[in-house]
Amino acid sequence: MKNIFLVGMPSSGKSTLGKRLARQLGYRFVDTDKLIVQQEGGRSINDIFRTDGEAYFRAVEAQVLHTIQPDSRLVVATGGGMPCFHDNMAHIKTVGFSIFLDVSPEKLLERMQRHGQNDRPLFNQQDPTLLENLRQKYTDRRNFYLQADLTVSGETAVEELSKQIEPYI
Ligand SMILES: Nc1ncnc2c1ncn2[C@@H]1O[C@H](COP(=O)(O)OP(=O)(O)O)[C@@H](O)[C@H]1O
Ligand SMILES: O=C(O)C1=C[C@@H](OP(=O)(O)O)[C@@H](O)[C@H](O)C1
Ligand SMILES: [Mg+2]
Repeated sequence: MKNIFLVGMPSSGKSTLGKRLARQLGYRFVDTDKLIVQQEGGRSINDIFRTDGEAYFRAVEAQVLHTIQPDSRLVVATGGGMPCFHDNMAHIKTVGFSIFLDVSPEKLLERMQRHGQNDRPLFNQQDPTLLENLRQKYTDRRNFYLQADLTVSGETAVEELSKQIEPYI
């Protein structure tokens, strides 16, 4: 019955694994970035950052998080920064079971370069200092992520993960 929240760095696999986990458990899947885009009338994450700045984005992000009701059988893929702003991590822990997908900055870089998504305003693939940026953010954010109820490697297969969390949900 409990909601499941996936937290971790951008490209750690929250959206990808989240969808698979939801299918495996028969839960619904939501991505908080998608909820933000909806709430903002279809404006992209890039557009929100460019036009209104990060503080505005973080305010909408917290607002969207607070619309999630406990015990809704949801798998929630959060945005990479969500746990580090406002009271978000504490709130996540009151409305669901949280899982930190831990992936090294080097692996995150490899995934970002391989998949070529350009929808992350704080992590530009063209930036020659992207690895440094990822390392810095990973260091800054890790203590928030580690507040999750469970930490697993970002390589964990969905079958294994669903077995691990069964006793908690
Ligand atoms: N376990 C994995 N192994 C290899 N690549 C992965 C894995 N999980 C996700 N990816 C790839 O990494 C990219 C980012 O994944 P995504 O799920 O969007 O991450 P997040 O939502 O955490 O930012 C995607 O292109 C996805 O295919
Ligand atoms: O790390 C971050 O601060 C962000 C991560 C993004 O989500 P993903 O982790 O799904 O890329 C998105 O919320 C926004 O670009 C900010
Ligand atoms: Mg995502």
